[in-house]
Amino acid sequence: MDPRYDIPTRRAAGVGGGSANSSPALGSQSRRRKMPPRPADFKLQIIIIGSRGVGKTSIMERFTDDTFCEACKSTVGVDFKIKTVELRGKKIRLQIWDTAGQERFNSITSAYYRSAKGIVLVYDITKQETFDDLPKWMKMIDKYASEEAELLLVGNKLDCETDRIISRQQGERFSSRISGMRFCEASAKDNFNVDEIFLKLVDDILSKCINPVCSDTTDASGSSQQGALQQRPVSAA
Ligand SMILES: Nc1nc2c(ncn2[C@@H]2O[C@H](COP(=O)(O)OP(=O)(O)OP(=O)(O)O)[C@@H](O)[C@H]2O)c(=O)[nH]1
Repeated sequence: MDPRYDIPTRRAAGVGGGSANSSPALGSQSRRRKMPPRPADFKLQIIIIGSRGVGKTSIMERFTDDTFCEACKSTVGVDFKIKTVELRGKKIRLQIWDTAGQERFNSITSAYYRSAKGIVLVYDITKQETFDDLPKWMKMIDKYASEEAELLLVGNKLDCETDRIISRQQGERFSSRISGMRFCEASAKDNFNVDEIFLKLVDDILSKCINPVCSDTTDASGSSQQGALQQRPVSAA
């Protein structure tokens, strides 16, 4: 994997039996103030869309919590999780919106498209109808999302290779017809390509946004933001 996509893992505290700070012999160290965590340099929103049951929640939860649920409940409306990653020496706070695949929630979920800087469109490689639905999802993107949003098409459930209906070439062909859309196959179950989905998308967003000025956007709750991708002064508390 490209080392730029490394996600820092939390170091185990006090490894080796008892931390130095707790030793009475190191009293001055025990009084040393802990540095507050460095604030995020950027905040950005990513939305996951696609038909019912393709694995949107599973992809999000694999990425944010490294968990997988064999029998998840269908998402009602929208859900979200936060994860902070480091890329290109920047700390980026990702807000990931997981949307319901059922059409009856479209009026709710469409409100979240506008503020997304990245859109992950998912289908299930074992279910033809989820691939056939892609043009319908593209219409939603065209109607509600920002034109600047980075797009990534994901064929999920790669672990079910024996039940595959949609070939990799079909996925590639679909994405190649849409300007700027990237493509990959993944498995939330096997944790294959899941980090890469988000890190590649964030890397593309950063390339686009660090140089040119990002336009101001308003988030789904209606509050105004100074660009969905905000750069905060590194020294800010
Ligand atoms: N084998 C396999 N099953 C998966 C994978 N990802 C998700 N699933 C299963 O597919 C089912 C649906 O997953 P969800 O993550 O709830 O799908 P969703 O797209 O969020 O569904 P909605 O909320 O209804 O739109 C669950 O039973 C998951 O365990 C995967 O990579 N491989």
